[in-house]
Amino acid sequence: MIPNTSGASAGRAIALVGPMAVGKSVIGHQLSQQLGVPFVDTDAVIVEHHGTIADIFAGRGEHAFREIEARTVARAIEAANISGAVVSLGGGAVLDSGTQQLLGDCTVVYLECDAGTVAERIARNTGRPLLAGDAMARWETLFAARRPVYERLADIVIDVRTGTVAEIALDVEEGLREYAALKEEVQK
Ligand SMILES: Nc1ncnc2c1ncn2[C@@H]1O[C@H](COP(=O)(O)OP(=O)(O)OP(=O)(O)O)[C@@H](O)[C@H]1O
Ligand SMILES: O=C(O)C1=C[C@@H](O)[C@@H](O)[C@H](O)C1
Ligand SMILES: [Mg+2]
Repeated sequence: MIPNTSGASAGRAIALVGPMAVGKSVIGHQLSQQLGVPFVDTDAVIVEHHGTIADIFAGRGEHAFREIEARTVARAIEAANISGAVVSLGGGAVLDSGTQQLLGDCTVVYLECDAGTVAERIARNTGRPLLAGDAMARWETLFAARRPVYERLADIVIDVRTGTVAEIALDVEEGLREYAALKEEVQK
């Protein structure tokens, strides 16, 4: 592992996790640009190869989606552990036990928020089948169930309740730097 001044480590993926609409995709993209590393959004890869998420859920069901997702995430992490890429996961990807194991080899950044942060975003929800109906109630139920998993997997927790995408991406970069320095200290 070669720590560098950006806080990113060559040969270790940076994985962004957190609930739906927290900002994994937009912050991950911004962060990758700052760090000068590749960016992969696993939902986008799934859509590219299999069609929209809404269509996969409607036509093949959630179980089939989760299988596709686990395979896609595994490939993305494998490649990112060589390139040092930023990988933004789908909100529910962390539920898969194989994915949880693979995340052990990544630097996992949990983007932390509350319902207020995402309320407006999910009110104009498009294409998130698990939020069909009462989007806010669905989001809160899913978040309550998944929150302990996000917390357990996280190496770094970033509060995204306030701040622009650019500001938060800088916070993540600082978090990565601090985490890398701490790790180096422990390994001495
Ligand atoms: N800090 C922020 N300030 C303003 N808008 C934001 C912020 N973070 C995210 N957004 C907006 O919220 C919406 C959801 O963001 P994004 O798609 O990145 O979430 P996500 O965590 O990837 O969600 P999903 O799990 O559904 O993939 C987008 O329209 C994005 O531009
Ligand atoms: O939280 C979830 O389970 C999901 C989140 C999205 O990123 C997509 O992966 C899909 O809509 C499912
Ligand atoms: Mg996303």
